[in-house]
Amino acid sequence: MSSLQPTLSSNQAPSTVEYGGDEISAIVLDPGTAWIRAGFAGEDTPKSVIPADYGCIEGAGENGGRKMFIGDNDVHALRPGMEIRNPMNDGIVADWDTAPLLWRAAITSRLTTELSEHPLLMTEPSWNPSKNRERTIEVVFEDFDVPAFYLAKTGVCAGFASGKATGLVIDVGASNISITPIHDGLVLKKGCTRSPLGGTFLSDQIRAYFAAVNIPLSAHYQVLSKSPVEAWKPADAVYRAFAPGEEPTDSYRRFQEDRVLTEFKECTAQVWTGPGLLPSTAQDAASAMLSSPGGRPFEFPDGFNVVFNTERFRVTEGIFHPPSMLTSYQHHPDPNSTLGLNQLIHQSMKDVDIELKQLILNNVVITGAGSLLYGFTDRVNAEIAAAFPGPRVRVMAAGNSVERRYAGWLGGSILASLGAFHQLWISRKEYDEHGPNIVEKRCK
Ligand SMILES: Nc1ncnc2c1ncn2[C@@H]1O[C@H](COP(=O)(O)OP(=O)(O)OP(=O)(O)O)[C@@H](O)[C@H]1O
Repeated sequence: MSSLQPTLSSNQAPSTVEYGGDEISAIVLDPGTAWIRAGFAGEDTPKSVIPADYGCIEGAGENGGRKMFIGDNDVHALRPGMEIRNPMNDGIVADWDTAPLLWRAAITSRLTTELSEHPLLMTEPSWNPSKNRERTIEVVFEDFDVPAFYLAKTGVCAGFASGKATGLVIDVGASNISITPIHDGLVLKKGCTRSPLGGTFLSDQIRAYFAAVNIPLSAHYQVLSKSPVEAWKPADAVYRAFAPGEEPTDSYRRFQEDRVLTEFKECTAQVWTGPGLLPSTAQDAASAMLSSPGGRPFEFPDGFNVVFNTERFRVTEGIFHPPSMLTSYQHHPDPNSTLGLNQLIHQSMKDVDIELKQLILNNVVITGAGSLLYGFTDRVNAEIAAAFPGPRVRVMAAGNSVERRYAGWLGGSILASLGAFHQLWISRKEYDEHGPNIVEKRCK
């Protein structure tokens, strides 16, 4: 990969003493909005995956500070007064007091407590601003005391995970859908686009739909036992009762409901694969669907259950056609100014040099857990084929859901274990000499 060249020619490659040498495994950390993934370079899955959401009780910690609950077991445990928070906003760090604590926990819980012995490669979205990048390098050298560091673009890493140094990476995360054109291992910044139509948006759409048709959304912790009931009949369940002052917080309830919404996305929600847009009336959609398989059932934690027909397509259509989104809740994206997925691809390709366009369209890579929706890849294929007719458009999506969920991490793992990569590490000595701004010069 020709881009694996030191980009700051005045700097010598760090010596093996400075970055630990080839026998020390680097750590790869991919901090997302939903999940933080950490593992050793050269491995094919991250050993540690923890939620980016954490629990917090103000005043319950040492010296009256906050007490934090980090990791899958702790954040899901039922505790009165525990609020659920997340340090990310729009895919980048918003709360710098908390994000590094979560990163450290992701590493120390399953990998090693000796952060000072392992070089660290972290991923970042292409829109991460300079001040965040500099803050990141400060944290890792000054708080974590790592011997060497590199900040790699998530899109580039996801491309590498599919064996592509050139292509178009479509990443459906929790916060955003982002489009990143890459060429020879470098991001083509002009062509990067994104919309807030990721997994959180889809959860909000499903929640809004349930509210609109009076489907009661229960969470697992609320239900002590349940008996089977027929579709659309009220649940026959025993619900957990809470003594005054013992109730979970609203943010905990919502967090637990979101788990159920994710189950709905995994099992029931589906993307309309065309031809064309999902018909806007239920009747037209139903007749267009005659050629598609029938409905999909979904059972809520309390046993209430429904077979979803056209509605399972309706909730996802806003991703491709924002004017179709449900707007019956606060803080929804603007349906008229938000770019849908096909518009994002168009916009991105408009800004890519004409001679690279064909090469890039020949290597379209779909990644991110949000892309695991039924029908998603088929719809993207159809949209791209319609927008860019020609034989050389190729869309790739790993069939293995683990690869799709961890592509950013996996690409970082591949990158950091390449023989030539040691030239790219920023050593502590270089950081001490040049300060945090070195990240701008070295990590393009
Ligand atoms: N099978 C599935 N089908 C559809 N969506 C899914 C599925 N599994 C998980 N999701 C959704 O994917 C989202 C998380 O995706 P991912 O792990 O790629 O995000 P992230 O990298 O943590 O976030 P971001 O890229 O926004 O920083 C969540 O909203 C989750 O509900």
